[in-house]
Amino acid sequence: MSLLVKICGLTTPDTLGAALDAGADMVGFVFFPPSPRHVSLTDARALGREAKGRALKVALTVDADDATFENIVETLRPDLLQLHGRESVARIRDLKQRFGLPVMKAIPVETAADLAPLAGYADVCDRILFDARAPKDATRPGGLGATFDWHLLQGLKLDRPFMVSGGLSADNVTEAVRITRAGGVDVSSGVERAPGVKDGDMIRDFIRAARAAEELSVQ
Ligand SMILES: O=C(O)c1ccccc1N[C@@H]1O[C@H](COP(=O)(O)O)[C@@H](O)[C@H]1O
Repeated sequence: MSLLVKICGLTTPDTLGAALDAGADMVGFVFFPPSPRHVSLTDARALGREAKGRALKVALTVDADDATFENIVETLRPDLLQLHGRESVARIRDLKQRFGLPVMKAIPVETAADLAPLAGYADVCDRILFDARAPKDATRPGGLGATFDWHLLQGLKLDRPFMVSGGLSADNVTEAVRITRAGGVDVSSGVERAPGVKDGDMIRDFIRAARAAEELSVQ
């Protein structure tokens, strides 16, 4: 089966180019000011033009309001909204109606109990992203390079495509796909030299490793 590979938190033309040339299926742009990967609307417009038609453009937001979404949709023209906050099922239904875009909801995972809200989200979302739950005092709910226990997803029955993120790197992506059988993988910190500083070689290594794990995906 094919495996979707998403490189998230891209902020420069060079590293976006590295991800596109290496065959990323999705490229993610973070619209969350406390993040070291936050992009301005001006930069997002330029990066979005570069990515158009080569990979799906993903807009990552955290509990954003309607005005923020309107600006993002107008400038980036995203193919997918990644909701990484505490957005409710009702809020997601409203956003889908308002903007007509597919939605991927991030579900923070630490224990099996974190999977309880899944059914409600799966009903309304086009895709689910399982990410490591951030510590309570974290400055952001993701992009921290922390993994979770992938065995929690073993044998999961979900009638929606899902991806896995959280502390992935070229070294552990095969194991993550082998255990979870996810249909996609998403990385940010694992292809960076420092928080927010992407590295072209690490991006290429990650995509190569993910492609080699493709046959382990069952989605
Ligand atoms: O990247 C960020 O700064 C970020 C900020 C707020 C919410 C999510 C964020 N990143 C996403 O978190 C996961 C895991 O990232 P990592 O590989 O562990 O660094 C991924 O989807 C990032 O795009």
